[in-house]
Amino acid sequence: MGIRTGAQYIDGLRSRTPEIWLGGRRVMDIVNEDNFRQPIREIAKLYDMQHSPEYQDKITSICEDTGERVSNAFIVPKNYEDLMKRRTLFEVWAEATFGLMGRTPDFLNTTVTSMASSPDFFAQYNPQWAENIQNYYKYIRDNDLFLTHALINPQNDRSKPSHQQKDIFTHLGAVEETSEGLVVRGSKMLATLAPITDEVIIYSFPGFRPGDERYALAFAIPIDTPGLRILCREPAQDGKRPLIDHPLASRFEEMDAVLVFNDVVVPWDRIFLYNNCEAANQLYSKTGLSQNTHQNGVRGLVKLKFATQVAARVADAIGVDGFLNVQTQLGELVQSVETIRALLRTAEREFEVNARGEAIPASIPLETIRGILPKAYPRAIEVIQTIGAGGLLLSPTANDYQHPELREDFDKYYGGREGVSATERVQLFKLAWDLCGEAFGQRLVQYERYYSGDPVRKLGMFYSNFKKNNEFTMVDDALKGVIESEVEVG
Ligand SMILES: Cc1cc2nc3c(=O)[nH]c(=O)nc-3n(C[C@H](O)[C@H](O)[C@H](O)COP(=O)(O)OP(=O)(O)OC[C@H]3O[C@@H](n4cnc5c(N)ncnc54)[C@H](O)[C@@H]3O)c2cc1C
Repeated sequence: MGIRTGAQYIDGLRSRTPEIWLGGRRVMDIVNEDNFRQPIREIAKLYDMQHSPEYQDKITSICEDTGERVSNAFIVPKNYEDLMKRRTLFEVWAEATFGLMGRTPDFLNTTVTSMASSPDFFAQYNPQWAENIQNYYKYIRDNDLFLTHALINPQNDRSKPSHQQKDIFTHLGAVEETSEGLVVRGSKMLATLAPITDEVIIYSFPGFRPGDERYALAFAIPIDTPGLRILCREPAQDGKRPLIDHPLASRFEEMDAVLVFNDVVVPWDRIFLYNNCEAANQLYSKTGLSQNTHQNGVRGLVKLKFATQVAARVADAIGVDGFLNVQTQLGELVQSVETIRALLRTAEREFEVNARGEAIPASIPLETIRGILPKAYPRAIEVIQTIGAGGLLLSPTANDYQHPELREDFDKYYGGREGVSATERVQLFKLAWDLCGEAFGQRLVQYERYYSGDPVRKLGMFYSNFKKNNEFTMVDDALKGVIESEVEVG
């Protein structure tokens, strides 16, 4: 089939009824559910962009295997030009959603592409796993599917490994092998956008200890597989609030969910890893799984740029951007954006071609972005809150604003600096409040902190790896000079 349209994506959603729970009831018609209608539209628009003359050549390519047009997320980059094709897709889709939707289809499609380009890793443990991941890659590429993923065990007792939790099937684990497949039971989180995806892929961060074998799993199944239950969090919006009152929250909410597997049968041809702690611990570092940090970096840059522009426009609208304290805050945000932009460019320019001939962006600058964003984005939000101050809380609803008895007051008292009308200021402040005050905006902050794991442990790991590959010899050189001159003087 190759690239889908938005309508084909929506038809896919309509064709099945996964077990989705929201607000105490089962959702039977996801496409017409208030909470999901608009986010589905936003994803559909991305699929439509693949067919638009303006974007098609930028974000899709002809597949060498099939001759069909596929998303650039499915390219296995061989050189800088290929990397740029993929980056353009990340950028175009991030700009279409202002970076506010992190788990658009490109994210996991790139991830699976990277996994499938490492068949040797899987084959050393089980040749069937290598074949399975490669077939799965072709399947999602040729059908242009949208995946969610759930890597994390439910947050019960983090001081104990999976096999020591209260119930051995609290964390998702293998129950038994049958002729149809592997039966799995337990829970995983935090499957963003799960209700409106086609498939779910399960794998894990490293950290498996002896005794955890049954939890060492990687597989993918359709989102409506029997026994798979999707428990949505409380929505940040009800899907009925007017666009004019909540220009961002009403459109871009990504629902998050806990997945419960009630004896789900995973067909053997969908198993990529099982019952092997060593393989599960190595999966991340040995399969280029972390390649999705490139998508994270590009999208994060767009989101930070957007928040920076919102802060600047708020400051300008109320005439405070001539004050030094406001300028230093805005300057700080611009410098954060420029830092991320430079790091991305470095990562792309300093790409390496690995033993399999795959071009991969340099990991240190990408990991550095991963370390900076969890601080830079919350800071941008804090700056919007600080500059917008009390005014952020006082925006009237569109109904208030348009009421004939009130309109004169709004026009008189809600305008901004000379040249900024009340309508312009109120609209801007509503948008800013969605980003920095609403539950929607707070989730976006939490996303930036945690979307790819715990930033604290990630930074620790980053330093350990850095130390392994760097000898800090400048210190020796400096001391050597001192010792040599001592000897000469002596
Ligand atoms: C909005 C949002 C969307 C997300 N989307 C997805 C998704 O689509 N798919 C997915 O799989 N995941 C997703 N994640 C989950 C993300 O991967 C996890 O939140 C992240 O890995 C952190 O895990 P946790 O939330 O369980 O925190 P925990 O691991 O429980 O950590 C809680 C606190 O304890 C500390 N801590 C815990 N254990 C240790 C330790 N061993 N050593 C030191 N400190 C420790 C942490 O630093 C942290 O402060 C999402 C998260 C958010 C917030």
